[in-house]
Amino acid sequence: MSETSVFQSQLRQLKAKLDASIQARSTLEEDFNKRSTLLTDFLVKLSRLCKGQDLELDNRMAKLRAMLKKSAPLADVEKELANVSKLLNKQASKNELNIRDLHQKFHGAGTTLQKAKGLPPQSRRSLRSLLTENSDTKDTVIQYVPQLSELLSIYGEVLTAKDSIQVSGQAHAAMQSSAASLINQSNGNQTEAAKSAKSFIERITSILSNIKLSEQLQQKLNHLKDELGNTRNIDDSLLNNIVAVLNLVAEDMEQERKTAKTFLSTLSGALSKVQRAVKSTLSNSQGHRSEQESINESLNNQLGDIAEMIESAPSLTEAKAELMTKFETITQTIEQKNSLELGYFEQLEQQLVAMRTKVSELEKQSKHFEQRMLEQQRISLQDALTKLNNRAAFDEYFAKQMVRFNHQQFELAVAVIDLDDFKQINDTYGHTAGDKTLQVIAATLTKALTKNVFIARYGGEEFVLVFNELNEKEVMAALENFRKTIAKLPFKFRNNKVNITTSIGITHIKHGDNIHLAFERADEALYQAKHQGKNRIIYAQ
Ligand SMILES: Nc1nc2c(ncn2[C@@H]2O[C@H](COP(=O)(O)OP(=O)(O)OP(=O)(O)O)[C@@H](O)[C@H]2O)c(=O)[nH]1
Repeated sequence: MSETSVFQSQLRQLKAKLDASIQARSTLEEDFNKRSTLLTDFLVKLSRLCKGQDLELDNRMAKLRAMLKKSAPLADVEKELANVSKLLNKQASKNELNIRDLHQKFHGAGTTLQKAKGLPPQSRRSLRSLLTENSDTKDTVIQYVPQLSELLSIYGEVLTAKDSIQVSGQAHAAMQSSAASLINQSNGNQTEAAKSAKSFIERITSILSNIKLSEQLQQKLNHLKDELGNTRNIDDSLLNNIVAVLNLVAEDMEQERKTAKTFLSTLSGALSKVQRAVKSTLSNSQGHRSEQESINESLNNQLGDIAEMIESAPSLTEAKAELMTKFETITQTIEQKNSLELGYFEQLEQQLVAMRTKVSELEKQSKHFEQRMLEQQRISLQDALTKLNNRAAFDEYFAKQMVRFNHQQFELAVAVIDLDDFKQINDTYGHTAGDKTLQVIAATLTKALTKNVFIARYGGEEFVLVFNELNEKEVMAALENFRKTIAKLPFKFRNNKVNITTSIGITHIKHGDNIHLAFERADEALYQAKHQGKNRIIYAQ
């Protein structure tokens, strides 16, 4: 083999080494891309989870999703991540402000009440500690504010009622001297007081039926409900019971706060960390790329020089000496390049491992919050007492069916069910017996009506049903079966057998109907059922 062909073969080997180096680098990049899909998947999930918080946030998230889908350059993704993180932060502070505002309103109502005259000392103390303990509670108070405010206002009314009963009792005692009239008057006062006590207790228990606390606190709440059911007078124990309820709700809020913290700020913080990781990977790889490019360029130049030199060398001996030095330089450059690749690979590995840990942490967090949000959503559409769908769920479902009906007509019917003389059950056997009755009715509804029906508690002792794809004969047969089952159920309160019946109004939706008209027609049919003697079903054409 001539010396020239030896050099040329060495040159080919050098070129092959260079190609292998370049190939190794592109494998590295592929690996990086593969791993970064982990981040992509997570961000897609995250953006779906945060949907609905804020219009700009939604838009940015959609943009981020689109960018990730079409594998936009990491630098652009990083910029968008920074924007989303900023918006999440902003949204978190906005939520906090709203909640704080509601919380202040609740606090305001409580403080006013605290100043009311005639507040029993024990209640005043409990109220004070309730307000102090919860002065910085701001996470889930929003959920309970309507019930708390109503309870506070009932508290105020009970207080006034208690005052006026005492004042009129004292005034009459001063004016009347005969013992008989004193007794009469005092009996009259007692009847009045018992009547208003009953109405307060009814209002409070129906609020309590709509509060759902954690399991342990719910038991305490049920206990208080029973105690309230046995209360007959407007006195300190009634006031103390209301404060005890407020305390339970407050305790539940505190427990919630501990577990939930602020979802958005947590996510935003975590997202910023991911963003920083992406950013540093990016700047490292950019720095590395320019170093690599300059090495590649110098290698190419050196190889070009050799080719030129071989062609123009005056003698082989001279060329050989020069080639030896050049090969040495080239070998050093390639080694430098390889060690650079290795360093970069290790660094990238470390960053990817860190990023993977962060992303899986985030995934865990977002899964947890997703479950919480689903649970909240389920609770917000469920009636706490009967576990049936609540009125909000009915409104949503019926509206959807009406849209479907208007698009393409089908057999769609709405029914309203009302318990007969339910007040008597409450009045005779207490609110707890009433609550149990409602639960039994709900369970019977679910058992007796299974085909193409949506069942909800509309409120109080009223239930609503929406039937799909069932004609008049079919719905009447289903309802008749339910009505008879209830009428035959052996209810027993305080050892007394009690029969409970239901009145039902039903109608099919007609062309040109709207939600309001259809519901009114079913309600009017229910009214007729009551009017004609109860325990019957009226179908409105
Ligand atoms: N136990 C209990 N009672 C409730 C609840 N919601 C409403 N009520 C009571 O339901 C009763 C409804 O009474 P009315 O509207 O007079 O009706 P009714 O006695 O059934 O009479 P008719 O409808 O004419 O048959 C009231 O006593 C309410 O306090 C609840 O969640 N639990």
